[in-house]
Amino acid sequence: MKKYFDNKSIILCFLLTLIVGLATPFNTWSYSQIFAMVEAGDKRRVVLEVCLIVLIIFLLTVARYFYERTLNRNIYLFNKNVRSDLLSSDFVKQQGPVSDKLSFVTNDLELVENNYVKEVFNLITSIVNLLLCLAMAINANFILTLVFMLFSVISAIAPKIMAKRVMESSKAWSASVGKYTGFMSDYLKHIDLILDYNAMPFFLLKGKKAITETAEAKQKRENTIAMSNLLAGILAYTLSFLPIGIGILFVLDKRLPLSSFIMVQYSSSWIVNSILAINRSMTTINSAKPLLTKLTNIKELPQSTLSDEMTTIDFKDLQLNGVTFGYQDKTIIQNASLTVNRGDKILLTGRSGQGKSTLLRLMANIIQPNKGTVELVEPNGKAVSPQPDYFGEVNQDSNIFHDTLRFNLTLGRDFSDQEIEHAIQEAGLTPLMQKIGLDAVIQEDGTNLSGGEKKRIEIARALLYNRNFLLIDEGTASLDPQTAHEIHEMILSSNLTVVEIDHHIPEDLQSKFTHAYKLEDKQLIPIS
Ligand SMILES: Nc1ncnc2c1ncn2[C@@H]1O[C@H](COP(=O)(O)OP(=O)(O)OP(=O)(O)O)[C@@H](O)[C@H]1O
Repeated sequence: MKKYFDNKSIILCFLLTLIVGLATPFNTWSYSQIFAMVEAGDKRRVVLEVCLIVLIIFLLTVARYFYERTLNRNIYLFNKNVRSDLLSSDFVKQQGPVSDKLSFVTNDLELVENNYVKEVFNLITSIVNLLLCLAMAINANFILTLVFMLFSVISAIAPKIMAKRVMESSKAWSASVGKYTGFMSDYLKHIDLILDYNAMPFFLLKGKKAITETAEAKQKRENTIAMSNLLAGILAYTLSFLPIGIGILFVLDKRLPLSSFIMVQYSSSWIVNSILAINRSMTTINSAKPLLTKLTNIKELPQSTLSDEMTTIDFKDLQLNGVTFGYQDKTIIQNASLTVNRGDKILLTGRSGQGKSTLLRLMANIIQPNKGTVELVEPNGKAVSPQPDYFGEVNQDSNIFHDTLRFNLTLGRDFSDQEIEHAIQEAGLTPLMQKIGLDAVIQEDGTNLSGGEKKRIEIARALLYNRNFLLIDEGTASLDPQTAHEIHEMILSSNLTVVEIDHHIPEDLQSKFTHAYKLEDKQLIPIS
């Protein structure tokens, strides 16, 4: 956590928290001074003391302003640093739904901000309040402090005892509501069947039972709340006058001045409030601990991933030699061998779930075979492991960014307009460029583009990045036959190397592929 803040701001915030923590004890003291001044009857003292109190309250108010500003700066540093770090951390590559990750960077980080960062400072303020109010009260009168504390504690814990019963009755009520809505859902959905079977009387019985139980549970819950309020009322309000009475007797017996009595009475409620606040802060801070652990376990991505070096490959062929692969214990592909020569157009077919996408992932070295090898052979005959960034990808779901057409092609890298226009022309995207221009903003997920335009953007991007080896996983499956045909014509007549999974290739196009394979029963079978 420390790395998200700067030491100076944290120390300053800590010191200001201590000062802000003085405000409540000071208020308590100044309130008791009202009575002390009246008792003393000294006008000069009144003037001096009131001026002093005004000045200190002013300074404390200003200190609170600076405290809030410093806290805001710390929150700013936390938000800026944690979110920037997450961008280049392994968090972005973690498995799991995007919605969970978005929830982490929005709701969860907000929780860390509120339930940890801010709460730590609240905790410090409460501790300062507690210690000073306790010291002042004990200094005024130890025994009376004990008496007040006793009554304050009783009035504070009474609602807690009842809270458990209120919670239980609420649970019982929501369980009965669940039963009732379950019944109603069945009843409404299947009313015709119930009538057809003349089963209405049984359902009425069942329904009335569920209704009565729900109504009773609700009544019980309301009664428990009323009882809790009664108890809290008796203890907090009715009994609260007992220690005041004892205090007044102390004053009348001249065992302590009126101002000291006021000091004890006023401080006591703050002592109890502070104890409760500390308790609350600790619970809140602990509730944020799992998120903190998650945050501290997130690691920076390796430097090689963060590099902006552009990979270009030159290769003779890609070879799969006796590749076997399985997820957990289940073998998906067995002893598959395949050579993809530079410029080849390979078609891969097979029923759903046979492992076609898995085979593409193996080719790109995103996953590794359990047996066998996947090698990319360079023109000089040297065999290397292929890397995912050697390939251009076109999948069923397009990767389109909510940014300009230019950004969607360059991804922020510097390419000349000439290079961009060349890629656009090759990918058959010229009509779109002429229609909207390079700097028109594409809407989220490309909702203002046709499916074909999105595919062509992906192909143009691959061409611009010189990814001359395309892996296409049902890239045109969602397009109308005419558009899919046009895109295939373009790809198949290019000098790109292509491995494509597709089920809907028309016969006239099939002959344009160099080779076709079928994945069936774990075997990769050539189709003649
Ligand atoms: N990450 C994974 N973990 C475990 N099993 C997986 C994983 N990915 C895929 N599978 C399983 O591997 C098998 C092959 O999946 P794959 O996606 O490669 O098939 P496919 O032939 O491309 O199917 P489709 O044509 O439906 O896209 C399926 O049974 C699938 O459930």
